[in-house]
Amino acid sequence: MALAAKEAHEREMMGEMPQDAVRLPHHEVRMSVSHLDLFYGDHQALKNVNIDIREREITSFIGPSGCGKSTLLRCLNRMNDYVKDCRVEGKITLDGRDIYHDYNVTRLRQRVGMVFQRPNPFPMSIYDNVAYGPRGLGIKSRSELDGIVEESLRSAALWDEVKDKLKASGLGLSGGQQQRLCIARALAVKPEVLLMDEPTSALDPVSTVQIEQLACELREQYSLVVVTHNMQQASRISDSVAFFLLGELIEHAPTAELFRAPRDSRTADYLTGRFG
Ligand SMILES: Nc1ncnc2c1ncn2[C@@H]1O[C@H](COP(=O)(O)OP(=O)(O)OP(=O)(O)O)[C@@H](O)[C@H]1O
Repeated sequence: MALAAKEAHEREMMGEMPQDAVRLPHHEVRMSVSHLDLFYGDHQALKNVNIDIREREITSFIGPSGCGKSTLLRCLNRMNDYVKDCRVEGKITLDGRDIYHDYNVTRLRQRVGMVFQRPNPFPMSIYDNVAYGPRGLGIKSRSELDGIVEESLRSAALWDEVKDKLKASGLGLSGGQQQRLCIARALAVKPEVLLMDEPTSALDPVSTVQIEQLACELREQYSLVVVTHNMQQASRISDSVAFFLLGELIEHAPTAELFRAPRDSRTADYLTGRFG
């Protein structure tokens, strides 16, 4: 983030400035979802969803439990391919190309990474966790891997805490550090989009703030899509927020607009705690 924007964002995070005062102009569309229907067997979990994900922005998905947020997130890198009896209709594009027809799934997941709710480091060293993806892509040179590991851990704001113990197990880190290790692991294959499914719900408040700050820094380079149940978090970190209900996208708007003046009464009801 440019310095002025970063300072403005920090002031906004501290409540000194309304969010719309620091919003940057809309960026290019990176992923586009059109007329998406998703069925688990007979149950329709997503209904005619249309949404654009823009580069270098954080898009948050909010809504009551079971409304389809994680299902849509998982569609964006075809995680639902593994789910038995799951059927997807409609179209999702990444840079204009159909993710189901124009990409093989490995290439897609290299470009669209995922961070899960519970930190899930592999049972191996910190170094090997981060080097895992690049090695899978065929990178063998030790010096190249060293560079990628350091750069990824720096980007995930973890390098200073682990640089002297890269051979130690990733499982020996704290929960917040493990989540940042998982972010470093995702960044190591140089994705363009990072999907985060409730990335702080298993973390303490200090680690939560660290991950939120990290997300805001990563926005400089990546498109982030974050599923969250935490309304304050959505308002603190997002450029735009999408509200879902019973599988439908009810409203997608710039963050300040959605929280201050939602267009749909169902969004307003949810935000004021009238249901969900
Ligand atoms: N693997 C699955 N098989 C069958 N049904 C599923 C599966 N995953 C999700 N569902 C159903 O699809 C609907 C949407 O679920 P999803 O997990 O996407 O909602 P969500 O909004 O992310 O919920 P939460 O906030 O509780 O995580 C729910 O009715 C859920 O029961």
